[in-house]
Amino acid sequence: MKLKFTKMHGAGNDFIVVDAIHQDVSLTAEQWRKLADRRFGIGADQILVVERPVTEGVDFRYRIFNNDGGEVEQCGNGARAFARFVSDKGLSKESSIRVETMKGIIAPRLELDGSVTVDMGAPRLDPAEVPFDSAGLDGRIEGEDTNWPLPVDGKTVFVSVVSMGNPHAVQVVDDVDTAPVETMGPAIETHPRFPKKVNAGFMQVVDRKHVKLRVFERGAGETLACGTGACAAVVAGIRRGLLDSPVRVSARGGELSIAWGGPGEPVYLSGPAVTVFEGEVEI
Ligand SMILES: N[C@@H](CCC[C@H](N)C(=O)O)C(=O)O
Repeated sequence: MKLKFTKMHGAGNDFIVVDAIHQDVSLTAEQWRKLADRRFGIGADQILVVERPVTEGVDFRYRIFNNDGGEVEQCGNGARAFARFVSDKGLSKESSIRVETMKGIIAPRLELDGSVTVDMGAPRLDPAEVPFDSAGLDGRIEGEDTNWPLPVDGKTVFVSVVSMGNPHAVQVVDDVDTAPVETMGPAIETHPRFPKKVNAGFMQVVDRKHVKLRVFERGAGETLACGTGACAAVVAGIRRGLLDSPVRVSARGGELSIAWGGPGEPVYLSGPAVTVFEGEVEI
């Protein structure tokens, strides 16, 4: 069987995007993993699947698979690519759409300058909702946030925990370029306090309107940018009293902008969504 796909990226976080409305796409986790493999497949951080909606009043259903083959709840950079894809393919004529994910509805909007802004919904800040097991831990209060101590690689790091539909642990570092992302990232990702694993963010505050960010993503390793990671980092930075909305987020693959009005309010993620090439692959 042949599968039509489009290769896209958002600030260097790369995707295989598949239309499952006009072709049969029922693949196993192992088949997704092979497609995303950079040597034996097409290569991507995530695979994004465009489906008909299940819920009334929504335009599409958006499914996300990490490059390890596992299905996950949310992907922010992918949401921008998703909106560009459905517009370019003529699946939607609207500049704003409503899209259902495993964890709620998001609303991407195509901007006139070619970028995409996504209403990602409100962050969830209760550790149990991340999920994070805080039982018996003595958190350090910083502003409105609790920084949780995590023993990692023989030392204690303090993380903010935030759910953007998917789980994030964000720590503030002095210099993101020398931060131990490759070594500490996997240890945080699989830390037993996070029963569904976690995306590990390393944020350097440049000033109150600008951060540098690297994210070791759950199920994908370090990526050149992580949209939900940027949302979580800015939410954590605002709650810690370090940042003011809107905040520019410099990732290794490009620039994102995040705006947040405070607890209960949605987070807005803006940035690029680029098509690289189209293809057909035998599966
Ligand atoms: N790259 C994404 C996040 C993709 C999912 C993540 N790895 C997870 O497992 O939660 C983004 O741009 O948000």
